[in-house]
Amino acid sequence: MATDSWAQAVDEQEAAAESIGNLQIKDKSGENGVLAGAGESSNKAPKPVAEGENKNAEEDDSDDKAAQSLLNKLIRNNLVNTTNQVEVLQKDPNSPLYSVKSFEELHLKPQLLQGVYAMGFNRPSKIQETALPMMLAEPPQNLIAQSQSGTGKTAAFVLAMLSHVDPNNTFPQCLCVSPTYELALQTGKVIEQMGKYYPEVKLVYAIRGNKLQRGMKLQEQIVIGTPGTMLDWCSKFKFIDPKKIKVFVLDEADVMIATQGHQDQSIRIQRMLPKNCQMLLFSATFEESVWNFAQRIVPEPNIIKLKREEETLDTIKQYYVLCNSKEEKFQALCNIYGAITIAQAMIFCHTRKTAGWLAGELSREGHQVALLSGEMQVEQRAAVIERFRDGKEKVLVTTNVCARGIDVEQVSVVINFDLPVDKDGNPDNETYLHRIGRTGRFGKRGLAINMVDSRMSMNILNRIQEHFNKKIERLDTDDLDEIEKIAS
Ligand SMILES: Nc1ncnc2c1ncn2[C@@H]1O[C@H](COP(=O)(O)OP(=O)(O)OP(=O)(O)O)[C@@H](O)[C@H]1O
Repeated sequence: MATDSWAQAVDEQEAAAESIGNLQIKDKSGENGVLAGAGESSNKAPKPVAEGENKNAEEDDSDDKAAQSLLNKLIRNNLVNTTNQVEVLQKDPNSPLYSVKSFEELHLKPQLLQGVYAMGFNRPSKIQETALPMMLAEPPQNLIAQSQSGTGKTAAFVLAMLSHVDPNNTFPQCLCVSPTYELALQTGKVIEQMGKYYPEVKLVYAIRGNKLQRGMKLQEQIVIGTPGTMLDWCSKFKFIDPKKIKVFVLDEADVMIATQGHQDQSIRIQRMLPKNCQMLLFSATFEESVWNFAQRIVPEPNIIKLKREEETLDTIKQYYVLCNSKEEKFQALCNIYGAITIAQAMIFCHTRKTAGWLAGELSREGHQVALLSGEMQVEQRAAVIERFRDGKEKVLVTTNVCARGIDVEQVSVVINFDLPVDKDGNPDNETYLHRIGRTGRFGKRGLAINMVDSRMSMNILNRIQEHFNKKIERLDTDDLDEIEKIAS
């Protein structure tokens, strides 16, 4: 067997070289002052410039979180189903708890109900069932809500904002802060879609590249942006009168607090808002620091929590293939592709170099390949993910670092070209489960193929088997009949 060159701690090298620190698009021209209306195409949104000039390691980490969150949003094309029940803690435990099973029960404005149905939503998601009646109640209720990405939080608060604005008043009434421009833009797109039949409601992006004339007053009812610019627009430039704000949304609180300064800026915005302004905070995770921050932003909150759906290997067929080199691994991959029809696959490599090489070889074989690599800017990664999600490419080759935290539920075949190891070379069981596993009983059946090319990787595979107590069967990729069987 070949010696393990791949099992070096290349992850570290890649993480260090990550250019993801340049998360925000650096366009210093600043000339772009286009305002995007709710009914207009989002490509009219202004290009941002970096919010902080001197990025340090800590901020890189937060950018990484923001990038993960963005890529997850982009790769997903539907709701994450969950079997868990929501946990609710009401501000007033004696008041009745309403939950709805249909959007009709919410008595939405007809234009909004039309928008919701046009988005293909038939019924509220688990978190929306409880969160929506609370957010739409009169008088307005404050809310802290935590649930994993993809469970319908954004759609919920967008509906709340659109329901609360008065389109006859041409001044900002809802503020929504997001950790980065890209994330703000995603929320903006949801506002545009849901508000499609409500064109009187307008939206503007408070992000650094959007330069407005001094002294002007915004007419858009909804302002969405990053905390620094939002604060400037409320205080320094006075484009927004904070006293007229009815709804304040803080999205992705866990990502937000990872960036220095964002907490502070958000709190300063919150302090300028009237007492009766509805405060809403959303987060995918809820560690102590997020909770402390949430309590400072949201007084007298109702709290909704939805436990993350556990991932399982139960619905997954797992195999391993024995090889001697990366060339043999590639050949094995070609044999698999020759024998079974694979709609979409994600292939994980340990290093950027291997990923690049493999992507090249696969495309020479005629495959439509997408490559997600560490040196790409977040916007390039986003474009790759979107093309893959839309089926323009059938194979996505990526490295650990690049795809860390990305949910790949809809991909039916996952190939570990290199097994996941931590920086000490031990099996990374968590990453293995996250790459391969599926959630709950909704989880589709999946196929996972692990490439083993050394004694060390065999050892890692064995330890992964032991850890999950699930047998990984050997697959002989020279035997076409055998490969065909795995697809049945
Ligand atoms: N009630 C619903 N019915 C069907 N699909 C829905 C519903 N609510 C939201 N979705 C869709 O599910 C996906 C995830 O929703 P949403 O973005 O609101 O979740 P989220 O919890 O905010 O996750 P993230 O923070 O990653 O965006 C989106 O594609 C959205 O259009």
